[in-house]
Amino acid sequence: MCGIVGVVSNAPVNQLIYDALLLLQHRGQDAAGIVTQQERKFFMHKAKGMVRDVFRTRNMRALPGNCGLGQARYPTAGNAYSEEEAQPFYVNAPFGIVLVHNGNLTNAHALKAELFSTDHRHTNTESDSEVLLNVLAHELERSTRGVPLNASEVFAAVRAVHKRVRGSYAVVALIAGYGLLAFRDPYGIRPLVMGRSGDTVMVASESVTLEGTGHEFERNVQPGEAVFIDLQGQVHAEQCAESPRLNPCIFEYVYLARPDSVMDGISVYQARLNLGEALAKRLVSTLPPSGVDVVIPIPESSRPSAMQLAQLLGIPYREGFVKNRYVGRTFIMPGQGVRKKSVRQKLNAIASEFKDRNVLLVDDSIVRGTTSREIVQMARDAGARKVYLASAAPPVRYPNVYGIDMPTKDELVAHGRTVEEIRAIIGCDALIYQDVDGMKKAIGSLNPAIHGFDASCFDGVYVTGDISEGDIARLNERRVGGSEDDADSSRLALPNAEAA
Ligand SMILES: O=P(O)(O)OC[C@H]1O[C@H](OP(=O)(O)OP(=O)(O)O)[C@H](O)[C@@H]1O
Ligand SMILES: NC(=O)CC[C@H](N)C(=O)O
Ligand SMILES: [Mg+2]
Repeated sequence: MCGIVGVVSNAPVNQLIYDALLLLQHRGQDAAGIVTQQERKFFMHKAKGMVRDVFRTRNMRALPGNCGLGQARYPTAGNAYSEEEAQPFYVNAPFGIVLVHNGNLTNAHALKAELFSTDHRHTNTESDSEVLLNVLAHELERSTRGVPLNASEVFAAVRAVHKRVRGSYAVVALIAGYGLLAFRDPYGIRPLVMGRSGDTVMVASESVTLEGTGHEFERNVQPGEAVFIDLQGQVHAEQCAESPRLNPCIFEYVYLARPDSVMDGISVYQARLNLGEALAKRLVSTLPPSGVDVVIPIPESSRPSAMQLAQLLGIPYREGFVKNRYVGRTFIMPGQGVRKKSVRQKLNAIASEFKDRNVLLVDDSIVRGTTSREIVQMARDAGARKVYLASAAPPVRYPNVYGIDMPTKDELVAHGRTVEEIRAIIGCDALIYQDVDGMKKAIGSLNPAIHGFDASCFDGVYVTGDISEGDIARLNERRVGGSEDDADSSRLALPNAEAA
């Protein structure tokens, strides 16, 4: 996942895009970038680091114009440490296009070869987003051959993109001198919303971005739909996919999105409360509530689920871990070394909440097990008698190919293991997981219009069709630099400050 935003206004947009990116920071901490447009000229600044570190006053001053876009990146393809793969990406023909992308293409490898041999286009990075931009550019060139660019030519190009591209993609692109284009893949795997404030139209990954910048939420961009906002602020929209179907990523509700966002008609906060409720029901049959003295959440994302669970079971809810707010989200950091170190930097136990108690720790999900292992040990060190662990999501057993950085099954603590084996690795006294159906029901009941979810990392079913072992291996090859053994020591010392 990444956070993306695009704006068309009748006033300068640089500060607005910056503010929007701050509200999307939780979706990507590795790089950030903004492009604005004035008189057909693009102005771009992008670099590695958190939003507040990437943009200095002098960079902001150099971003004039009344329309633009931005991205906060969490890499899933290419090199996590390369500035060149930070977004937005730019091509000069046709027209001049810049693009930001949230998601992951599963056929980027084949498309890259095809772009070179058939379309005679060169891509210079391992990023799938650069591939996507070049496919869009090629199709826009075809649809406007001999005719002026209007919304219908833009939509024809998006229709062609949907036919060539596989995987997940929520996209915002700016066509120099014409307007802003936003579209979502035919399954709507990654989120995209739009809203308005006066003459300003904004599209963004999450509704919190609209709210936090004073825009009123209008609607979700539909799966397969393209929205073109011309420079006068006129909105054109068309369904560009042959058989669109809403299958949003369920992990957005479990962990990725902010709880104050509403996505595809579902409040993320309510989804997490419901997960806590479903987990409570499971717990009753496995762990007698009388044996638990206290429920403690593992901050940040598990809080609503833990709170709801504690209330339903009638067990006191206490904050046993304090989060250092200056350390970012650990799961979306590249490299296992930096993640592990960051858990200890990020969370510290309040010993009095653990001493001589049987504690039930609740997390939203257990992926590599990095957090749980450290946290269980910290609870024991703080004097807990028994340490139980419950996960509001089911075991993460399969790689994700749609924009969450868990591309190999070997890194997943639950892959190929029984719950008892996982428990032994994590080192807790009991481990209770949500089940897959329980999770789908808990979230799906909040919007019956949803046809189903992409829950592939839990159930191994890939909504875009067959994903072979070979595809997964190729996707992993494209992820240069984000792998387990590459966390260099400078990153360990300063996980968030290296770009400062
Ligand atoms: O099993 P793991 O590989 O450790 O991954 C799972 C953990 O990572 C996330 O926390 P994170 O620190 O990223 O963010 P949060 O503060 O939003 O909970 C998630 O909430 C789990 O706690
Ligand atoms: N997490 C994402 O959405 C990643 C976008 C894109 N695949 C990249 O690696 O930059
Ligand atoms: Mg967490």
